[in-house]
Amino acid sequence: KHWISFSHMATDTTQFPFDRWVHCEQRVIKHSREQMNNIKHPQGLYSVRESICRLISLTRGVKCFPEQVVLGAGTHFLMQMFIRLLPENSTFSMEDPGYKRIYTFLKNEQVHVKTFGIDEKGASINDIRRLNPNIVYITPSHQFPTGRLMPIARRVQILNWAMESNHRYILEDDYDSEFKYESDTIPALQSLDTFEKVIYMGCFSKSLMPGLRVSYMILPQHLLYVFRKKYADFFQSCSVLTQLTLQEFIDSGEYQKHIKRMKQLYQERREMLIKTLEIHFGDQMTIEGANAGLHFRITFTTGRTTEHILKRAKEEKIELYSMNPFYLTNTESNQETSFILGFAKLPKEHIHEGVKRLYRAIYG
Ligand SMILES: Cc1ncc(COP(=O)(O)O)c(/C=N/[C@@H](CCC(=O)O)COc2ccccc2)c1O
Repeated sequence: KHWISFSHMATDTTQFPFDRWVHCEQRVIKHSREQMNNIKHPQGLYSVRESICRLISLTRGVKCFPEQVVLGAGTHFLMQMFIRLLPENSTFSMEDPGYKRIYTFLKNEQVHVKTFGIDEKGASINDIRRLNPNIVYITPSHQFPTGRLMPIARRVQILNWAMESNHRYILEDDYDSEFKYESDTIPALQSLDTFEKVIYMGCFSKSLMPGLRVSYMILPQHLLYVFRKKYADFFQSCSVLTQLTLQEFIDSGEYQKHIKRMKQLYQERREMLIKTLEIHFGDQMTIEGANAGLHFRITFTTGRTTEHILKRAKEEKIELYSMNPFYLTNTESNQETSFILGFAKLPKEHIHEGVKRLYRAIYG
């Protein structure tokens, strides 16, 4: 019996256009060999930053110049650089449930991290006001891990909060924002920012592959000034070959072609998965956060514990993750049997079998 994956952590590499990627890489090796010595710009190659700028202004409405783009080999690297741009003992805050790896990372960096709750609109502005932090780290496009979309009104409320004081910033992590179903994408929160309050963070991990390790942040001008003073001698962490191949992949139109194709494919998988779940589980389940991204949250009505279900899932050979690890401080998690269902690595022909195994794991 083969494994079936509901993982939210991986992309379907069988669908990646490796032949197109290699073609781009060969062009880079043919035309830009000399660039392979060019590691001195701490923000990454200018031409690559120009292409990313064009792309995110087109796809996400992000307003920026290439000068503001900072590349990094993963969100952690960017976060590590960012926190050092701020005054000592600035207080950080983030969503709970939220992206635990960053929470742990910040703790290890001895950063004061507080957590705020999320309601159906995402980050709770009341909690943020109560905490009164310097930095608010949020995932408005597809809240991680619940998948909630932050409506414009709540975005404006958080922006207004940030504008009330000098030492307040919003870190907008636009992770998993490339795919939106049933309605148009909501532009990035950064596109509403008029007071240099938002640091926009993005990556190519879900749109291409996590293993490429290319992520970026867009710094407001006054923080860019601090960055350039502090990191003048820093070497860029992304490989030059990957940077230039990515640029070629974007400039040649291959990137947009890939996104268009994957959106169609993910849309079909998502619809089929939801329909199959409804047939098998009926009102024994509730789904949320399915309107965007490559995973959604599902909660089952069952007397069984999450641990028991995870053990049974392994026995049924389905890769399944629970919501519990993402509850950073509050203990609400244990009451609910909530899981993250990813469909990026779930081919259509596995959906029926996967849902049947899931049903057995819970009610069998
Ligand atoms: C909110 C958010 N922002 C950024 C990132 C990652 O950005 P990057 O480093 O620039 O790629 C993640 C990764 N979230 C992680 C899933 C959540 C979790 O279970 O921890 C992805 O983790 C993996 C992906 C592929 C293979 C192995 C792990 C994020 O959940």
